[in-house]
Amino acid sequence: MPKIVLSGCNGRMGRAITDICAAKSDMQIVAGFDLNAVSLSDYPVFSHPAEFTGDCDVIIDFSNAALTEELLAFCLSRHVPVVICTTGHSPEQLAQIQAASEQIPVFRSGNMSIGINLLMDLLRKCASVLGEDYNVEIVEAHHNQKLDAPSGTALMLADAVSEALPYDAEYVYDRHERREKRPAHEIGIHSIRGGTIVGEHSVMFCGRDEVIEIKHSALSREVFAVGAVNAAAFLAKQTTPGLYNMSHVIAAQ
Ligand SMILES: NC(=O)C1=CN([C@@H]2O[C@H](COP(=O)(O)OP(=O)(O)OC[C@H]3O[C@@H](n4cnc5c(N)ncnc54)[C@H](OP(=O)(O)O)[C@@H]3O)[C@@H](O)[C@H]2O)C=CC1
Ligand SMILES: O=C(O)C1=N[C@H](C(=O)O)C[C@H](O)C1
Repeated sequence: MPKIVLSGCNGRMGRAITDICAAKSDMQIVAGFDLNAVSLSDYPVFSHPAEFTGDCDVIIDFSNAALTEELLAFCLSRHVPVVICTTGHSPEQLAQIQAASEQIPVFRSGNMSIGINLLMDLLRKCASVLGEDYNVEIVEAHHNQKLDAPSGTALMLADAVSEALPYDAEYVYDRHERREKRPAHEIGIHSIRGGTIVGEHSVMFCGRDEVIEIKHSALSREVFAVGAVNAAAFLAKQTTPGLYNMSHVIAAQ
């Protein structure tokens, strides 16, 4: 049974994962990391990874990008695989994740649902067929407590489209000061924040006289929590360092 350490354990996703693991007999959370080191469940909570000296097989991280460097240092020193679900990383933090994956198994995905990962294949297909003739715009909507924008998922979707386009796309997040026609080679990415929206992503391919819109709605956080627990079970078994994502987990199922 994999022993999990849950980073960001007292947050919205941390609590969703704690509930899922409590109902499973083949997963055990042995400790949590959180800014506020209060134990809300039956495992101890530490405010810094280095304070944890017990055994663990895998870490699941749903905290904040500010913890990434410290978390990776812990994972590297203990040689523990890590499932990074946190979003909002800087280019430097992404480089640290890449460097860590050369020494230990690291999983990273901005969205742990099967649906979004299936949708990425559809987007690659659309982009390769529609090419230059269709403008790509991405709209994401989330709850009013979300700290980062655009969402990690929106960036992941833009990357999937971009990989399949016949040109180098520029990501544009704000056009409010623009006084010019839309250049062809850009992907517009737009963020809505309000209420308790769990996560909505829509990708529009806008052509002459038609629009193709591919949309995903997450209806509860459980969909991300189940994906993260499956990814942790997968990663705990990996012995080869590397950067893994949902496509590897889906292929292994
Ligand atoms: N990949 C995916 O499928 C998904 C990714 N996410 C991402 O996961 C992250 C967490 O989301 P969510 O649970 O909604 O957020 P929350 O703010 O509810 O939870 C984050 C938790 O981590 C704690 N925390 C913040 N900074 C640190 C730190 N430096 N060290 C340790 N703990 C810290 C927070 O404490 P405090 O409240 O005191 O700040 C909080 O308890 C976000 O980046 C979000 O975008 C979310 C859903 C799905
Ligand atoms: O913060 C959230 O809530 C979510 N974050 C992820 C993201 O940034 O894409 C995934 C999901 O949409 C929920």
